[in-house]
Amino acid sequence: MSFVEFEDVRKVYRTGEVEVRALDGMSFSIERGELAVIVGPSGAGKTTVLNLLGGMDSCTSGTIRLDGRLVSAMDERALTQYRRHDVGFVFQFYNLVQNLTALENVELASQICRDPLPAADVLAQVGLADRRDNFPAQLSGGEQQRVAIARALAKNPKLLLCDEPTGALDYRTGKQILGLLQTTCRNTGHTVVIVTHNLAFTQIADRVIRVREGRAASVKTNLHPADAQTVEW
Ligand SMILES: Nc1ncnc2c1ncn2[C@@H]1O[C@H](COP(=O)(O)OP(=O)(O)OP(=O)(O)O)[C@@H](O)[C@H]1O
Repeated sequence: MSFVEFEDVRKVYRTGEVEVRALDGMSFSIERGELAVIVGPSGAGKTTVLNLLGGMDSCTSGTIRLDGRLVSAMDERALTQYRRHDVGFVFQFYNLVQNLTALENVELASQICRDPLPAADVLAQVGLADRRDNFPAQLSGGEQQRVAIARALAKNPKLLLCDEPTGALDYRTGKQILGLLQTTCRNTGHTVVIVTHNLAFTQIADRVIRVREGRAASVKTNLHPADAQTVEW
């Protein structure tokens, strides 16, 4: 059994008479400790996959497993626990609490979960030891995204889910954040999933899942992923 499994997952959104098949038989798997990139054009279903994997929404049919647990069978209560303890989220716009310092933002996340990592250590790990007492407004976009990554990692989640994590950053900073996600995956053994429309990111992935019209058009593994710093787009 793989660490992450999507089996024939369907997600249908109904708005009045209109039915949208966001996922139409999506199947793929991801192994523990891999950096997976989910890539595809706008409307292909990438965010829907992330929402289901993150327990933010439920599928219409099919099965979703994480580490042997059947996420697709969880009720609302179980999903709340799952989101709290098992998944860390990194979004395009960092979503930090503006009146808390970098350290306090990270501590906030670790306070709600079972087995958190020390907030100051995780901030140091993302290169922000000396900015821990700064507020988000005093940090650059790249630094704020580092805080957001630290906040997600401090929960010590089974899965780190990143939705266009470099989307709001300039080229050089985006590359640094991509590098941070890659080294985090390699050094800490966390399983990382990045959703993006940027095909260049596929070069750094252990596993590339190409999504088209609600299905996995292909799933390929990279035996020799490139270093994020060498990738250009
Ligand atoms: N809440 C919703 N209600 C109705 N339709 C939805 C909803 N969310 C997504 N969809 C539709 O499902 C399909 C897949 O959307 P999704 O957001 O997963 O695509 P995406 O690959 O993430 O696109 P993008 O790269 O533009 O973010 C699209 O046709 C979208 O319009």
